[in-house]
Amino acid sequence: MSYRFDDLKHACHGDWRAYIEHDFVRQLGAGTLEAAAFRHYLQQDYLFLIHFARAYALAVYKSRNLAELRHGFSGLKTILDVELDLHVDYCRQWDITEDDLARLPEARATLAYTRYVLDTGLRGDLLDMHVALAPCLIGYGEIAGWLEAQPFTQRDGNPYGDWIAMYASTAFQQAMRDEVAWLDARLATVTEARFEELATIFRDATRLEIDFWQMGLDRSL
Ligand SMILES: Cc1ncc(CN)c(N)n1
Repeated sequence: MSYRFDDLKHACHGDWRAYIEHDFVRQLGAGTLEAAAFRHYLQQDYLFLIHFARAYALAVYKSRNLAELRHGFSGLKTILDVELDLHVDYCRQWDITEDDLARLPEARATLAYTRYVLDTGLRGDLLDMHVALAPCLIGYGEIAGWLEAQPFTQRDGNPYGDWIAMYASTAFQQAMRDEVAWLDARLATVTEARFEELATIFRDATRLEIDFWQMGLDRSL
């Protein structure tokens, strides 16, 4: 049997849908999410992105050839130059300064998710690492596409419209497609036992994404 990225999603279908269609996402699309919940999420997401940039740097370190180095480096550049730059600008629009961001306490959901991914990368190989990172990059790209297709999504005057647009952007969608193609090529040669290990990592990372949305809704630390 030859596996593809889609097989990881099918292996945890219920969790994947719960992540993509979470109430936080629906309320973002409808423009009805409470501003305080979004601010809380936005602040924690800054901490999340810092650790995710570290995780991509680890993927660069774990590379064994030039193609893998380039792939890891382009993921790191997407986080630093596309997402974190936009994120800091976006925080400013919400009156959150870089000083505020530097002093934030880290929520348990942020700690759990980011350290899980870093630990998976440290003890595993490059494929384990990329599978742990996949719900982040591929999930948000898919969420932006899903929201764009929903009738409840408010297109005009949505306070979260810029956020959706960032993940629907050509740069982000291209990064998502590149990651899917990279995973498709690697998964094509794994054994059934190895696929099961990878599906466990993917499911755990997806469950931690669900907790991250819930942390935003609950405004929990
Ligand atoms: C929690 C989380 N997951 C994913 C992404 C998209 N890189 C994000 N910004 N934040």
